[in-house]
Amino acid sequence: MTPIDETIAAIRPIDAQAMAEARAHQDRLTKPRGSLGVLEDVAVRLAGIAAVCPPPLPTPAALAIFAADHGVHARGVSPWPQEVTAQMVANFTVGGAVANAFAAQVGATVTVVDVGVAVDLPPAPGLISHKVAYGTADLSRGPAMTAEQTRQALAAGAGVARGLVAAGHRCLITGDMGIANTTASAALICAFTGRDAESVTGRGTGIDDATHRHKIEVVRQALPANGISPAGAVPAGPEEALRVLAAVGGLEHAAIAGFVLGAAAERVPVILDGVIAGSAALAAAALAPDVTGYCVAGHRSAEPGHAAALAHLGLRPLVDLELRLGEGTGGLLAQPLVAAAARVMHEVATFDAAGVAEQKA
Ligand SMILES: Cc1cc2ncn([C@H]3O[C@H](COP(=O)(O)O)[C@@H](O)[C@H]3O)c2cc1C
Ligand SMILES: O=C(O)c1cccnc1
Repeated sequence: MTPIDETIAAIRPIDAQAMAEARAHQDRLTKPRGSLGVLEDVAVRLAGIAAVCPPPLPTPAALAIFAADHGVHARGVSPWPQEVTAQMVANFTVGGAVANAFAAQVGATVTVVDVGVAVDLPPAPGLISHKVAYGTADLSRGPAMTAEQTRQALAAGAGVARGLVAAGHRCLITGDMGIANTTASAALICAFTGRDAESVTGRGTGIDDATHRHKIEVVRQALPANGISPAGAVPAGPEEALRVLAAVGGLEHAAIAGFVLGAAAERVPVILDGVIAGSAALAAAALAPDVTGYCVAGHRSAEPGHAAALAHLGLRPLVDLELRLGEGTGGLLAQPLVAAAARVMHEVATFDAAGVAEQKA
């Protein structure tokens, strides 16, 4: 078995017994039933993830930012030069990015992983090299990656997840950096949800109307160029999922999919960031359907494809602040909410223990 197959084989469904216990415990706590809304569902799911009630607190938390470049950048789909990917990697390693500020705010560590930046990067603190290639090929003209590259990136992501858990982290957060990666994300979302290019392709870092129309066209071309039916047909089975991921994904998408699979294999929650993570999670779920139980949607980004991806996965985002940055920023902001949901299960008194009268029938 290849490393990624081993990770997939280790994934079990989240635990129904622990979730039933968690639901019953919620109802005994000194609050009206259901009054914590979605946070009660989060707490129940955390119990299912860890297969124990109450669930462990999701701390310490670790953000992993997967960085890579994209051949489709040459099609003029992003207003930013490709060099910004490598420059932002350097920025992450010296603590200068928004993700660093948010990570400091919530007490998360930051690991940066080069899975496919187009240039060689000098060693830096917190930077791991798992470089699979110097960027991808242009997904609008043929496969972005080979099957082998895709497997290597998946394995790199899974390895990072499993390493962070081995180092004691109890919550993983996805991050990305890759100029033009919202184009690959839109193509993945089209392929995995059957939605059309127009409805899922957004403005990424900020493009004008003409560039947006062009970007939609590029995404539309990507499917037939790779033998993927234009709309409505969703890939069936892991082999086809791998082929689609290789065809229209990016190296960071594959690594994030592997990271999500690795978290699930370790029974640790993984908080998804924005549209890049959402599209990668579609691939992960197509490879191993049980993985969605381990995913918490940190936020909903302003990219239209993100809502489509989350709806397909059946995940409800915790935060909606019109963020459109990536890097893990939206996932980081959600981490204290996930931690608060778990803490309730440990620290809030039951009606019996506190001597508080219960609701009359
Ligand atoms: C300075 C800067 C910092 C970023 N941090 C995340 N992204 C985000 O924007 C990029 C995707 O948008 P598009 O597809 O339009 O290129 C990705 O690198 C993503 O991580 C950034 C982009 C820029 C320019
Ligand atoms: O949804 C995201 O995470 C996002 C949106 C725009 C640009 N980069 C990332």
